[in-house]
Amino acid sequence: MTLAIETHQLRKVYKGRPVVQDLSLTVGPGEVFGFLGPNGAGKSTTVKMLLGLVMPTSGSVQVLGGSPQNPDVRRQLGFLPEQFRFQTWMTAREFLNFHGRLSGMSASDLQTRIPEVLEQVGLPGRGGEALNGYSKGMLQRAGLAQAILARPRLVLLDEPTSALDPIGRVEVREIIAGLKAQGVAVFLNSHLLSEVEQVCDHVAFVQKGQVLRQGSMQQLLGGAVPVEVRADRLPPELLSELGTLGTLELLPEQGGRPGVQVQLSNDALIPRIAQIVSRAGVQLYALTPHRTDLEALFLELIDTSGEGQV
Ligand SMILES: Nc1ncnc2c1ncn2[C@@H]1O[C@H](COP(=O)(O)OP(=O)(O)OP(=O)(O)O)[C@@H](O)[C@H]1O
Repeated sequence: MTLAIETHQLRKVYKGRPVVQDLSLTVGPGEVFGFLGPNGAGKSTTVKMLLGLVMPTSGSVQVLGGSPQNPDVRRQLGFLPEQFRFQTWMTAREFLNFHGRLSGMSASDLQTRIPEVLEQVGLPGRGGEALNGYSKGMLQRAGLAQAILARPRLVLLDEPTSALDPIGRVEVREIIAGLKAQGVAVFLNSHLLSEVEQVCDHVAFVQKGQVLRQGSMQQLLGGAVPVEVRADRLPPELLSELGTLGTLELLPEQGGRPGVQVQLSNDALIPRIAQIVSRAGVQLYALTPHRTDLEALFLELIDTSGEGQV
């Protein structure tokens, strides 16, 4: 299996100051990897090293099993920079044609591929319009079309949804899911943590060029979870049975409904709560896992790691 990305002890020093340090990452084919961190954490510098645009000071980087300097490797990469400079005098079709030719695609391939990607990013039939008439959200879609045009095996997206409305964001999530289903790996920089949470398999938190924590979504957010149960009544037999799953804490009534919080060691036990409640013959009104989300984890990590950002 060829990994999409493999870095080992990657380091970049600017003017004597390390901005990326000891970065070791692996991203498998078809994996969606979220790279998260505050401003100045070293995310763009890392992306530039992955693309072969910036030389590492030390350490190694391989993308799609080769060097990012290798033109054959580069041809298989898609990239949407955060601040893409569009050739706004071109129509979307001309713009995609231009970038497609730069990637080595043939004119006949582009003729079928361009309408296909315009459709995919939600711009069907808009290819004939000049980009200088596009809205910010449409430009971001056109940039995304450019990133996936040459059927890349690894796509690097820097804040791909920052200019999009909620519908556009859902569509981008669907595009990312579609890429993943085709075995394309996606490396995503984003500040929109709730989005990252919905789309990523694996996440790394970085600050001051260093990974603070990385893991699968299950490792980071799965596992122990407090679950709130609300029912019309909570008889003692029910409470004692729930108590076999984890420690209990009685909650104040809400709307006349008693509640209890069950501290589960493992979220795989959630269905057991439903079974126990149902067997007890009480009316269940809510069964709510209070999971940590990425945003809470992000704030916790950034807070506990020393001074603020760069
Ligand atoms: N060419 C350069 N020369 C000197 N310093 C640089 C250069 N490029 C980046 N830096 C510095 O490296 C640090 C990391 O910058 P980088 O752009 O990688 O951060 P980032 O995590 O992408 O930030 P943001 O979220 O704001 O885009 C910053 O302090 C930046 O000033």
